[in-house]
Amino acid sequence: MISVAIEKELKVYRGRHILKVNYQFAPGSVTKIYGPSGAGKTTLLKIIAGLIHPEQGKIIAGKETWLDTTAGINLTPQKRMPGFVFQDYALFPNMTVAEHLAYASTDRAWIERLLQLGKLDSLADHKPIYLSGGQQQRLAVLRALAIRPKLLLMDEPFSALDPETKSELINGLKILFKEIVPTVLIVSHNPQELDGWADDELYIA
Ligand SMILES: Nc1ncnc2c1ncn2[C@@H]1O[C@H](COP(=O)(O)OP(=O)(O)OP(=O)(O)O)[C@@H](O)[C@H]1O
Repeated sequence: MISVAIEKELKVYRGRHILKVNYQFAPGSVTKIYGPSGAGKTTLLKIIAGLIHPEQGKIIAGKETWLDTTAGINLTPQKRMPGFVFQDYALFPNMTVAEHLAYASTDRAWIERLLQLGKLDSLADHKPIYLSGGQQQRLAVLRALAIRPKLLLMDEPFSALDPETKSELINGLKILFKEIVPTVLIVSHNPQELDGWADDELYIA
């Protein structure tokens, strides 16, 4: 169970907006997170990962307290270690596809499976600049999976994919998730793409 109770003042143009979330994510569940642009969906994922610090809050993952502003507890992102798919991918320009995955895992068979899942096996020696937008996005997803994360935070992970590629990737992810059983949070502007997959949904206003 990942239990999140946070408050964060967002820096919005001409005003104040408080992001307030009180939610529990069941172990192994897939939750879609949706809501209007600027509501704070990306900020929420970054707060859970430990990349943004909220003014107030508590985050408990299983038996471990990741954040407790009252008790002064704030685990680093490295200690929380979620898989994170950034909205802008955040790939390393000087690393090839294979190097991105080798950086995260030494399990060659696992890396091979991921490359096949993302249809990037024939592009393993390419750097991001030689990949299409959709290929870059798939690499960002594969890199997040390489560590076999117990918590997977994905920010618009399918936005650059055509419908067929998207549905193939989602089918592959469903199989992989049965093995690694991560708790998954997916921010999506197209919530229908998660119909029949997401167990739960969280609206951020
Ligand atoms: N570290 C931060 N501290 C305070 N405010 C922030 C911080 N990072 C971003 N913001 C502000 O929070 C607001 C919400 O941004 P965020 O990217 O979380 O929204 P979003 O719901 O993901 O939007 P979109 O759907 O357009 O991607 C923005 O106005 C942004 O300027």
